[in-house]
Amino acid sequence: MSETILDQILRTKANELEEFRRPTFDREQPEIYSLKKALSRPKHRFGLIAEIKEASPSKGVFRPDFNAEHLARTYAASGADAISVLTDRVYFHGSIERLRSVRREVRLPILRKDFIIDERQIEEAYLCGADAVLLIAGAMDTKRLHHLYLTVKGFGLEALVEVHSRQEAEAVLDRFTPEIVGINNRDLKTFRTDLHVIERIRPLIPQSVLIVSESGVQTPTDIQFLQKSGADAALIGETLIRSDAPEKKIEALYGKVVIRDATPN
Ligand SMILES: O=P(O)(O)OC[C@@H](O)[C@@H](O)c1c[nH]c2ccccc12
Repeated sequence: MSETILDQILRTKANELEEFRRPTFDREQPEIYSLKKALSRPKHRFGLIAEIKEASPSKGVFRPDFNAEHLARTYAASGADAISVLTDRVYFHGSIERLRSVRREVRLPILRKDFIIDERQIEEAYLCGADAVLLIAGAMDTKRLHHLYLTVKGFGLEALVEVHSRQEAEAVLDRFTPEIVGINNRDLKTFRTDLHVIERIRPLIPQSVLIVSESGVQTPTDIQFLQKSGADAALIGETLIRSDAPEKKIEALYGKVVIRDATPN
């Protein structure tokens, strides 16, 4: 069988790790913002993880005037519950330094989005100020996945465990129950996106687990569909990044921020 893009990315990642250098600084921000808490009490009627992604292997560079820090501030001001920062350099034009600088801009949970295959990447995420780390079930066996999951927890961080198929979800749940599961609508082997994968996978996952639907979310109808299908949040990148006014796009997708605990007087 020919090599898929995921295989290729994982091979590049393993090579990069040969030259890994552990950060020499400590975590600047002692506080860890809980993604789980943020998503169980979303600012809108539905959760939003807004993504900072400069390019992707299937779409190339999204815009010439990309500015991660500006985007982070806009997302925070628009009621995003958390921010996802793509840190892979080769395929997504990101960096761990970018995550560190986004950390200085916002007081929201930050998810390190990368192809995590090694404990050292988890420590690096911690030191650079991440609150949560993406773990992709399709990138390794479940024994290794569970080990990395425990490593993430050991640093006091949370994990978003990503699955794309029923088989992956079953294999993960056979071994452990993650607190947050990401259902990726995009097949990392073919890049095809189908929002409906949630209908097949949701019934397998316990109700207590938070569900994030990832990739290809574009319209208010998509959001309604995902909410109806049992997701708690959407992780949205391209639709927001390509927009010239992400704050308006978020309002169009999510409506107004829900004000809670407003004491009438
Ligand atoms: O830009 P989109 O289609 O809204 O997708 C965001 C996010 O889900 C996607 O970037 C993603 C989901 N899982 C990943 C794993 C690795 C890299 C990237 C991803």
